[in-house]
Amino acid sequence: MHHARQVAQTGFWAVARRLPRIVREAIGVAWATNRFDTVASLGLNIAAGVMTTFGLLATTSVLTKLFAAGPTPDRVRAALPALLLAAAAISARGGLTIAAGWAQARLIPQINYRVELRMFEATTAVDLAAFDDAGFAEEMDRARNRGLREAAAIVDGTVNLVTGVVGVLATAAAVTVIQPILLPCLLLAAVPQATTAVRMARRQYLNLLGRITRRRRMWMLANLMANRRSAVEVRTYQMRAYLLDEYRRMMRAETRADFDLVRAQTITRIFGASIAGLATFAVYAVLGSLLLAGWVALAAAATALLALQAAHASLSMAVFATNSLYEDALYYQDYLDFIDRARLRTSPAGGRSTTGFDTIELDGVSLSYPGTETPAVDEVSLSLHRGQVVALVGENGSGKTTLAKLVAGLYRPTSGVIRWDGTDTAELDRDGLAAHVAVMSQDWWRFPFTARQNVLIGRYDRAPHSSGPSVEDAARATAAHEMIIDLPYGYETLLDREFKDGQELSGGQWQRLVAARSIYRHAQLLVCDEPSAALDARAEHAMFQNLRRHPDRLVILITHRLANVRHADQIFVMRDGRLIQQGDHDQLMAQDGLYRELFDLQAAGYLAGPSSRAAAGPAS
Ligand SMILES: Nc1ncnc2c1ncn2[C@@H]1O[C@H](COP(=O)(O)OP(=O)(O)OP(=O)(O)O)[C@@H](O)[C@H]1O
Repeated sequence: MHHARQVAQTGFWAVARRLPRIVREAIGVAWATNRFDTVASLGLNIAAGVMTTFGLLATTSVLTKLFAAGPTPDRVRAALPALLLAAAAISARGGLTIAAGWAQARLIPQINYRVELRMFEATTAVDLAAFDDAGFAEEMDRARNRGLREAAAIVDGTVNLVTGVVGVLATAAAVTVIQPILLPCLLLAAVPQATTAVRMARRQYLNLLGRITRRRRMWMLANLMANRRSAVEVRTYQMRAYLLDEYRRMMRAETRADFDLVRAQTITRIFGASIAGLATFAVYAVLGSLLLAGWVALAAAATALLALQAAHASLSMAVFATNSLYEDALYYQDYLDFIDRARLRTSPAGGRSTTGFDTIELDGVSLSYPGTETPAVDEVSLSLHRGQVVALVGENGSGKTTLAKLVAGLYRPTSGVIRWDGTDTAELDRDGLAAHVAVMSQDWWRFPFTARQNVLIGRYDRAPHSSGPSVEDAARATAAHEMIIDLPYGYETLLDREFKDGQELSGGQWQRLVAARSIYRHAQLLVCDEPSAALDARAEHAMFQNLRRHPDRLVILITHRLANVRHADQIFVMRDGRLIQQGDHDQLMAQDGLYRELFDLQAAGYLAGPSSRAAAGPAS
């Protein structure tokens, strides 16, 4: 609301003072997008304005000749050259306006394209940690939903403003030649319109800002109610009435806010329109008095009326453009602010290049998520070596995933250092480091691509003969190959039922495919976060066969199925973000600690024979 208060305090003159900056910004955007179309949009409109002045002056000349004394044929003949001149000026103006409109219409899609690209260049480069920050997400929504379109809107508004102002100036020039006293009247008529427009824009902006949280909630609810992925749970938990009631409640509040806005704007509009009407009436009264006093000839007065009408149209255009420019610039500022904020949340490119690692060392590494008091990872120090398979174990929420993400470079530690062969990873080139890392994430995304693309995107830019498994070999390694060739179009099957001929995979089938992708990536560090959570016993066996020791690779395994970590070189046990035990399976089983407790609990489940089942009673 800090931003909103600032907007509320912006008066008419502050808006006017802001205009040059907005116009400069808009021309900058247009210029950077396409110079030719920018010059054409503005230049042709200015030329059209000059033609308006010529046309009006030629019209005065025509009327003067027609209203002169003498026989009508003579008067018409005398008026003919001026008439031809007026016709030529009006035709030229028409042609120039059409050409300017063409250039302006060409500019818009080019600007949209450029701005959207800039937005998604920013959202894809920003550090993962930014997405944990609620403020960032809200700014991103605002920039995406509205700000994104406003670059084109401010360019459009600027061209319209220039066109309107040039039109007013052109008619003002003609009016000055006819009768200078009419000029201040013309300007006076403009003030009420401008004030109304600015007030309305400011109100609307304030109103929207106050509603943004509710709107986000509605958008989220709307998504839950009309989404294939949530459809199952909405039905099984009979959430329909709950969601609809919540939506109705939000809608009622939204509608009330809409009504308030519309009422306030209508009052402003009535007030503004009345004053504008009075001002126009005053201008006509002045013109009539001048005519009666004999200060203006009838021909000049007639042209002045035409000029006033033309000026009114141009003025409306300029005021409307000012209105939308002021409003659009506010939203566009959201977009610019977001781009700036995203830049601040993006680690700089560059840094030392890396060919990978032999040893990764963590030295007192901690990480606190934004807005949380307790660190998710707390002062962890450990060493990892290429060629090893290590495991992170611990209860839910103990910090395993966070620690793995830190090692993978997805998060930067809040304190402490992570070193690759002695070099602080903060000094290494971000993309260079990421190239050596593959993460089989716990919350993977179902990319709506074909099966082949889903594996290939693991390293889509891999050179044809470089080392690493083929797509098929990677799929075989994770028990995904057979499943893929059974699909209707094999590897070319599109994996999204929302598209024609798309197919749906089961959770376990997806997990095999995701695993194939990270194997295909062929990286030195492979992080597997619950890689077998959705797998059947055979697929799980195949998967762990494949995650065995390999001299070129460090595997970090996170799993709650402790049978799978028995053969790990090192097992790190975490609790509340801290590393509480480490060693291999035998060493940890020899200690009386959390690992042995968790392992024994699971083992008991498998080893339970008929006698223990009987002892547990009929419910088991
Ligand atoms: N993006 C986030 N923003 C804020 N807090 C988070 C975020 N991700 C995790 N946390 C918190 O950090 C702590 C550690 O979470 P983490 O996911 O690392 O645990 P985990 O050991 O992998 O758990 P699990 O076994 O359930 O996967 C938890 O208290 C969790 O609530």
